[in-house]
Amino acid sequence: MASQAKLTTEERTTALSGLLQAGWTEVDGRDALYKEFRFKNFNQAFGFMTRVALTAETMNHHPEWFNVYNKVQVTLSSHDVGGLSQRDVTLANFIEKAAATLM
Ligand SMILES: C[C@H](O)[C@H](O)[C@H]1CNC2=NC(N)=NC(=O)C2=N1
Repeated sequence: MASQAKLTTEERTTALSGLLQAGWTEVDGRDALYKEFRFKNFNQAFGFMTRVALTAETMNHHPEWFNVYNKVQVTLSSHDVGGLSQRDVTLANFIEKAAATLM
């Protein structure tokens, strides 16, 4: 299935341009995407994480993340292919929408 494969160079350029504009960065030394989100308080941050968690579970594609109070640091990578796949792009775009409703 195409969504399971690692992104090709051309696919990366297309898929990542919008996400890099939105503040996602490519992780040094690892094929992964990263972004830090700041919310008003823990309630907002956890609300965000809850929305993302429910979608991640339906996708069977889960973020690596770290939360302290209003801060949520998110790293996305497809462990099964050892790098970025379309699933990370899809999840990152959902995460952007989820964050936008709360910030
Ligand atoms: C068994 C299960 O399908 C796998 O472990 C899934 C779960 N969530 C996952 N999430 C991510 N980010 N990468 C994976 O390869 C992955 N694999």
